Amino acid sequence: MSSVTELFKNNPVNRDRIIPLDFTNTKTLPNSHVWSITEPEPKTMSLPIPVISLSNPDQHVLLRQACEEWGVFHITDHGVPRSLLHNVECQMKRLFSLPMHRKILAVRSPDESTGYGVVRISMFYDKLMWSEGFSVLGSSLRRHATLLWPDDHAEFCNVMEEYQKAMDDLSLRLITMLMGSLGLTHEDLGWLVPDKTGSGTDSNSIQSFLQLNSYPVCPDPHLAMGLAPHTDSSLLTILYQGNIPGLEIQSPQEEGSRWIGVEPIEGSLVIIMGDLSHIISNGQFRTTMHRAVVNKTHHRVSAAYFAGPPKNLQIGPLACDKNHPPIYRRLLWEEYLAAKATHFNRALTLFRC
Ligand SMILES: C=C1C[C@]23C[C@H]1CC[C@H]2[C@@]12CCC[C@@](C)(C(=O)O1)[C@H]2[C@@H]3C(=O)O
Ligand SMILES: O=C(O)CCC(=O)C(=O)O
Ligand SMILES: [Fe+2]
Repeated sequence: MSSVTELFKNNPVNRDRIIPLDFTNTKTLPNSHVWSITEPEPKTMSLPIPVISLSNPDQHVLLRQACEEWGVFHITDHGVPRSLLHNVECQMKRLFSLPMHRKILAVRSPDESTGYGVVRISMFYDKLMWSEGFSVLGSSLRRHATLLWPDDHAEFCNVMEEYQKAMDDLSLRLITMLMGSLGLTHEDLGWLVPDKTGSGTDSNSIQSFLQLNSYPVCPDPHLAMGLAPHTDSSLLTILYQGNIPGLEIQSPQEEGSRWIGVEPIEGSLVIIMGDLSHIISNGQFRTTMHRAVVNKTHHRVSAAYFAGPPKNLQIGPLACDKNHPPIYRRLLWEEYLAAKATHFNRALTLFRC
């Protein structure tokens, strides 16, 4: 059982926080979805979030700087074919455009990690978000897809499986580069060897989780929230957001006061550094608060791939020396996910030395 599967088993969500609103039949924002924004939100401005080409010979320096200053950046020349990104987007649209009575057939149960439903963090907020999701984890993908499309699920499954493979490879490359940029050697990262057996359960392989997000058009976007502010619990998250804006990050310069839009760049992928990289880098890499906003005209979809360390592998600060003693204690990903499931955005502080 993967750490993520265990997380859901041991920390079930409330049943009433699983099934989203039927957005297609909702022409005005119900009170349940009105976020009390009493003062006008500070104006969202776009500052240049780093764009890094993976074929740039100086990528190590650029990656390190982006992680230290932003914790979020775009990557280009990543090797993931545009056609695959396009197919993923089409399949997401196909899924979320199904009528509610079909999507409901694939709803996740409270202790399950795969299927249709609202995002987990919903339980930490009184108000509901203007979004729906579909979570993909391993073999239960086919079972859920069969519920959605009894005779016509092969293409969806093939595309999602191909995408997960591409993300497995890319996340491994990125983690190696990012940790390399901190001066960590192959020995420090001995666990990061690709899973040659192809079983996906190898104790050396990255554990991953794919979350498909859908943000339907919203009658009153300024009062609604697509995805509430959070940091990701992963080592890193690879986000494909198509060409509709919506992702915003908290300004690293003016913490808490301003949100910056991460504008889509054709063919790029967005890397969001997670809490675990912050821990491994002993606080050098930022883990950035982000959220998704909605709009009045375009249905937005995004695919978030969360990469975490192998199961049963303790991780902890590696970039330390006697002048920089560890500021976090060692932990397993499942321990961290469990802390996040209970304490949400305060989880990180619980692991400080
Ligand atoms: C592998 C992961 C990453 C999780 C927990 C676990 C399974 C579900 C993921 C998400 C997906 C949606 C945002 C988030 C904040 C949420 O609520 O559920 C993510 C969370 C995290 O990064 O903490
Ligand atoms: O849809 C987005 O832009 C953000 C998604 C996200 O942050 C997540 O799934 O964790
Ligand atoms: Fe996120």
